[in-house]
Amino acid sequence: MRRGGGKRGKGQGPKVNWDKGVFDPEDNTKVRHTKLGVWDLYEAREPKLDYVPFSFINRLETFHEMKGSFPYVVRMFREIGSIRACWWLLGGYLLVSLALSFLPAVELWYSGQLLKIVQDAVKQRTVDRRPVDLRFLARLLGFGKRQIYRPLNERIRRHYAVHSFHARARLDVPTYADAAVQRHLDNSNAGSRTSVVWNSVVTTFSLMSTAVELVSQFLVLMALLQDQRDGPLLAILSFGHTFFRKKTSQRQWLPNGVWAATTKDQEYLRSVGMSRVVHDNQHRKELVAGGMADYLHASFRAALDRLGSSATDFMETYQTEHMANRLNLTSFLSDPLRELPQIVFTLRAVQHPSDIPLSLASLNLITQTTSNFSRTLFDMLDQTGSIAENLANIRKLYETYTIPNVVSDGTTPFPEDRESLKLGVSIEFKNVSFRYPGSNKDVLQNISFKILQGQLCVIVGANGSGKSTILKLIARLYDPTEGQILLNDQDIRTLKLADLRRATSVLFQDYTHFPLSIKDNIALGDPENAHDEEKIREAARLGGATDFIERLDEGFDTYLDRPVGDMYSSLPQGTKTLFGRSVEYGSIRGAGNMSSHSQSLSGGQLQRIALSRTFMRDDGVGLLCFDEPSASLDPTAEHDLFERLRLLRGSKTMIFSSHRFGNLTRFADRILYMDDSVILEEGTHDELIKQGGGYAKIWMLQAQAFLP
Ligand SMILES: Nc1ncnc2c1ncn2[C@@H]1O[C@H](COP(=O)(O)OP(=O)(O)OP(=O)(O)O)[C@@H](O)[C@H]1O
Repeated sequence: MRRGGGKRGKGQGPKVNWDKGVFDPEDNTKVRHTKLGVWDLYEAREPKLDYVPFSFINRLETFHEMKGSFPYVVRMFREIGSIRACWWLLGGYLLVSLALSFLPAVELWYSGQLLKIVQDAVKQRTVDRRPVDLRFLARLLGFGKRQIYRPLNERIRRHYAVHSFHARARLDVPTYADAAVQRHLDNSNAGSRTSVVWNSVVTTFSLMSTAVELVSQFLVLMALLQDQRDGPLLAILSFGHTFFRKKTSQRQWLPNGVWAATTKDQEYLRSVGMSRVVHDNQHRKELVAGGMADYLHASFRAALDRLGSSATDFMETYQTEHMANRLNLTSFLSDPLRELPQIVFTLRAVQHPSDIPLSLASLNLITQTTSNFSRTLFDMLDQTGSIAENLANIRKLYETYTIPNVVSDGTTPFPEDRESLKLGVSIEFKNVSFRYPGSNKDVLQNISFKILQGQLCVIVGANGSGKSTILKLIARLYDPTEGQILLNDQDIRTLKLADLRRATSVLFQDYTHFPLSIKDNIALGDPENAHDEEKIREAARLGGATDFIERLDEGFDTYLDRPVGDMYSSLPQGTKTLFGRSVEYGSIRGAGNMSSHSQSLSGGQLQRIALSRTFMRDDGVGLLCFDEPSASLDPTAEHDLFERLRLLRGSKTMIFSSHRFGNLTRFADRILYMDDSVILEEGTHDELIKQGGGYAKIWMLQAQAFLP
């Protein structure tokens, strides 16, 4: 849970407050532990402020946070102003909001006038004024506000969607994998229909309107109370009731302050895990093929029975517990307080019986307007919480633009002479050790080797020995914990990352397919030439993918995994509608050319697409790294692939990681035989066989399978 966040702040731009919310759950003096159902809640204590009421600290904290976010809000409004036509829309939206916020005070004033009419009518028995109806004006303003809302929201959302996309796309592997960065990104990202920025604009304006509403109502209320006997007393009593009601009905969604919650309840974890297995499409094959449904169903039911009512997520558990503890003094006081103004009124009526009609009207007006006023006041106080949160999200949004990447960029162009790439790239590992972030075990220990320009190197070894990790370090997804990697005799850390990535092409063992068309999947192998159809087709040919792609209905435009699913009504297939028509989706699907199945390819076909992506970047690449490139290929495809690759020898440096000995290792200039994080043997095939060590043993083991 504790993160070494302080080290990160080297990048430019505002420093991200990584340490906020971090505390040590084991430290009892600073942490309060509460058991809530299956959850353990840990809250940070604030020892120096124990004597201050908690809600007050909270408000102070809220205002402090708002102050810190203010520069970002200014930046936000400036940026919105730079979007086409947004200043006008924003100004219009503000004006309409403010005009609307004056209405309650105007209405209140008219109510006062009405009361005066009643008073005059009682005294003089004549009515000479008529109240004005403001509802039409309110509707008109509301309509205007809605008209501005849409174009303004759309423009802001589009603008910030592009910025957030870039902020995410530029992050490197260790930074993106960091849970704190993930949380930061999530907080700065609202749903697709609205944006954090829009929410903040709306809440800022609504806070301004509420303030205007409050001040104007307050002034009118003061003016009215002056004229009424017992007005201030009745107003205070009625305000008191609203205050208590508000206090008792307040809902707390989450704990205040700095907190963290975890569950170690095995039964609960298992039940959530089982739920995932059933919900997530990726487990469906195993679930069906393994006949797991009945077992999972029975286990899930048994787990829920054993867990009882405590098997809920944290939010629900917290709220249930919180509501159960709410039966306190204030809730008992609330009801008598409501009756208090009436009691006072009755006593006064007994004292001054001649004034009854007037006091009745006063009572009504005063209690109603006071409760209106107090509601607005409490709304505003509530809003400060939500606006602080919104403004904090704006800050997080802008901070995502400057989250420093763990792998820092170099400044030296690579290679200095682009022609030299035609002979490949030399690579040297000098005493390299490496451990993954957050891990405490070295997965590479003091590794040293050198591969010359244009050589073919194969790294072999058991599972988990560190082969893929070597390729990841060459691609600079991570930096070594110790030691140095040299490319063409230059420290890899000093090279410009963009140049390095342009000069290398890597196919990872756990390659993925993007939820894009096959064409885009291949094209992304060389973003600079992604529009070049000829190149894409040539890459597909080199990857051995052309034949099966052309047999697909939509060819290169086929989506392997459509990122946007078709939508259907909720009426179940095979049932009948209210009017007796049977629900059948076949014809609708046919009309819209919607398929009921997603396109599925074999493992080998998918690997060929991934290989094609690697071949996309042909010119200008001096280093090819392949992690188990033929694991899913049939023997002919594997043979063809290696034939093609062998032809590249001398013009590109190639590094393979493989379990399979034979096809490649026999032709390799250099074989690195690894076991348990270290290189045990190094040489050509013949040399290693002669040596009779681990490599030779495994070679014999594999060869025996083919001997009679
Ligand atoms: N992202 C990661 N975080 C932490 N540990 C990791 C990570 N990736 C790999 N490891 C660990 O590093 C060690 C080496 O993994 P690596 O993938 O380099 O092995 P490999 O030799 O390529 O294995 P295989 O033959 O199974 O592909 C393993 O013990 C693995 O558990």
